[in-house]
Amino acid sequence: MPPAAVPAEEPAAAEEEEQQQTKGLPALEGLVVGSYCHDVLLRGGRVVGETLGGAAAFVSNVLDAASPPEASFSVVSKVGSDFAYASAPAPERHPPLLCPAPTTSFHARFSDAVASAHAPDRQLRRVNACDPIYPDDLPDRRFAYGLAVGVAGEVLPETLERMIRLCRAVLVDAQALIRVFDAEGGGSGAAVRHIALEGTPYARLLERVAFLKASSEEAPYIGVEMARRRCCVIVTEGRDGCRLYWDDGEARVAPFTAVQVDPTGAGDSYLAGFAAGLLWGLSATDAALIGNFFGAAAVSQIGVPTFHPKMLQAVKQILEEKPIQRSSPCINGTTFTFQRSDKHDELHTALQEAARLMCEQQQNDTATDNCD
Ligand SMILES: Nc1ncnc2c1ncn2[C@@H]1O[C@H](COP(=O)(O)OP(=O)(O)OP(=O)(O)O)[C@@H](O)[C@H]1O
Ligand SMILES: O[C@H]1[C@H](O)[C@@H](O)[C@H](O)[C@@H](O)[C@H]1O
Repeated sequence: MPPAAVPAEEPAAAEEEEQQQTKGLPALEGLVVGSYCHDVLLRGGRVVGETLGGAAAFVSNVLDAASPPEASFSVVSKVGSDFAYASAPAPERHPPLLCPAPTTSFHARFSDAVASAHAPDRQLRRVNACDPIYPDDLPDRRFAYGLAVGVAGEVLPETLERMIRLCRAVLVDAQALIRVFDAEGGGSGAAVRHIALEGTPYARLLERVAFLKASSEEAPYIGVEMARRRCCVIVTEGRDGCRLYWDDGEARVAPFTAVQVDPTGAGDSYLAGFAAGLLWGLSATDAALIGNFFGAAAVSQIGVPTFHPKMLQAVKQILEEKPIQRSSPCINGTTFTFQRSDKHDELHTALQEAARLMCEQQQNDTATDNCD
């Protein structure tokens, strides 16, 4: 596998020049590209929730909560004048660009059947689509890492290519690349389908991507065996945790217990938790534990989750502890360590305790709601 995020097709001189330019960077600044959206949740034809959504919202929420203190990030996102959540914490801290088109919105129809970890638990329809994010919308400076996290095709191939040029390591959510939207049908929006990654203009960029994350539903469309030869592939498996595949190895990473109330945003929160783990200096397999932790946190609440300060304090304390980790140069260098560390199980056990605090918070919140 080529060193992550080194543009394989760039001439050496240009690469050197880019590395020179990155020297003056704030050490760990990230670039998040993908839009905020409106989510409407329906069950049995009834609206059961209307919330802020979009990967930008879920990702910012986790990066703000779990990144090391020296890390920062910018968000490039687009919404219309109808955007209903401008004063929610994520958009307020990381404001979107305003467009003439309406805010992207999705209707998610949940079935009452018990979903397996690998089968779709909801049918998504895109009701409105905001403008794509163009290469010129990105800031003209270098970043330590980038997250390409589109929900409705807004991360164009040329935008991803520019991200790769600007960022030392790019992490991509497959949903940004393989979603297509069938013709609008009578006001109910366009059905979301997947297409094979290999047939898209994104495929040629894979070698210059560090990590590609797909859900188990999306995995067949990216072709894990093909993709792992080009970059590290992560397949998330809902309540079963996740698997990592790199060119000559793979690992399964155990999940955390959660009481699922809304699966929306689990994948986004996972990817941001994973990135935060890398920022703390963990190997990819250890960082996947942080991904699983925040994926579990996301499903425990409707919409963008609020993290209990006690739970966050516990997670930060765990990540600050010296004996775990820090063998890899991670996002600050040009290569990644993939293997689990000898502290992996210890890290899982410690996080399990923090996950327990999360469940307790959920139970308390339910009790309070019931008293209202
Ligand atoms: N019910 C659950 N219990 C515990 N952890 C979960 C659960 N569901 C999801 N997770 C965590 O979140 C991660 C991402 O979930 P999932 O594989 O469902 O992603 P996804 O389908 O992309 O999610 P979405 O499209 O809803 O954002 C999983 O790898 C797991 O770590
Ligand atoms: O797959 C989902 C879906 O598109 C939701 O509408 C959105 O809120 C999430 O960010 C995304 O991950």
